[in-house]
Amino acid sequence: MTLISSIALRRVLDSRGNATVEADVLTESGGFGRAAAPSGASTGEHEAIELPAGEAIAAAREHAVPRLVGEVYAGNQRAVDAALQAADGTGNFSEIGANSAVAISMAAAKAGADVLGAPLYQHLGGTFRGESFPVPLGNVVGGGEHAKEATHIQEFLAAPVGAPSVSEAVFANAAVHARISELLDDRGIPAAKGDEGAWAPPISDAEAFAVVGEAVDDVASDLGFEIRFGLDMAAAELYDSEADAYVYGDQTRSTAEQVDYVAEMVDEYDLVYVEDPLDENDYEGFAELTERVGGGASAPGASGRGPRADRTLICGDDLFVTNVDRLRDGIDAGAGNAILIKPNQIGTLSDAFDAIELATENGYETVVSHRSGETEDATIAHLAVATDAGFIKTGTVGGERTAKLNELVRIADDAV
Ligand SMILES: O=C(O)[C@@H](CO)OP(=O)(O)O
Ligand SMILES: [Mg+2]
Repeated sequence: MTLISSIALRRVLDSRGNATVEADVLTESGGFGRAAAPSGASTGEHEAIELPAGEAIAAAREHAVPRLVGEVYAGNQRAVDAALQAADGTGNFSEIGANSAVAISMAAAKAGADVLGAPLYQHLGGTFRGESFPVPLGNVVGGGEHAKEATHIQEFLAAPVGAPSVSEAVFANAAVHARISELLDDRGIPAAKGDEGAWAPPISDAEAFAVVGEAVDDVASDLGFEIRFGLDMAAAELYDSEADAYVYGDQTRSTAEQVDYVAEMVDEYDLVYVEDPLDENDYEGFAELTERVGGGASAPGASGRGPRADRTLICGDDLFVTNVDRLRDGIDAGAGNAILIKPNQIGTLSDAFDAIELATENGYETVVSHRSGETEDATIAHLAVATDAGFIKTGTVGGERTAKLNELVRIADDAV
């Protein structure tokens, strides 16, 4: 029933106005799925390879489409993704592009769900999913590679850990975003928005900590539930390998100082989450920081998933790149206690699932994530619910961000 009968690929716009790949997958029985690839700006050096959209489409038409159409069932995700891997043949999608691969992989999953008449999260996760929801991490202030002349730290992320429902959590993050605008206004600080819709004010990281801390406290007391915050430091972008130091404008920090700095910020602001606090190859630094503030949660079965007062999540994004081999190295080293999951970093949903499974088995929290360049595609909302992820990182405002947030609200409302 779900035999793939055609695949169409086209160039569409992403949120930065760049071209990305959109895939349509049709099955013999009329099942249809459409998905588009996102794109990063602060990409990890170990990610699967994104090709220019036109090249990725041409290569996928030549190598992947003939292996899928009339050959593979869209309902069999492993077979779809194995065909994509075989068509590419490089291990990192440098032949057909991870952007073509992930668009086809996600579109096939949607086509499979369509034939079954099931919501995507249920097709991916089974009938017992859909009861628990991830905490949305909302980017409210940011800079780094996502906005010039703003903070050195890439993302300050609101985390409504005490919200009674996903809908209230989503609205809490929007309220924090709005409150920050007022606080910046009060201080006479102008702020444009960065690539993900976060405020990108020309202020120091220290000021940003103060403003975000105040906004989170204000909104928490208005709404009556706990809201904390976290960071994506995207430290690979700050790290200068020649100097072996992290560069914050005029100030530099050695690795030891960087670990101290992050640990101090965790204590001072009660941070619930820190992503990429160290360079993307520094397993040791990650392990040291995890030991200091991570509550030893990476011991198998030790965690109890989700936020815990004595446990700050130390999350590997550029460190792990959704890759089971790199995650296995991290587990062995005690590096981090959480992994960011970005399907386009690895190229297929099956590979992303494998990373989630390995993480969960080893007490690592999973955080399903958007990219800074996005589309209206809402697959990651379903992926997070399907895999019972503790968190989802997908922005706060802006159509390509609310596409995912509103999909979570609909899933909770049984409206998908
Ligand atoms: O670093 C990140 O986590 C992401 C998303 O916020 O950014 P980019 O997509 O630019 O890699
Ligand atoms: Mg990141």
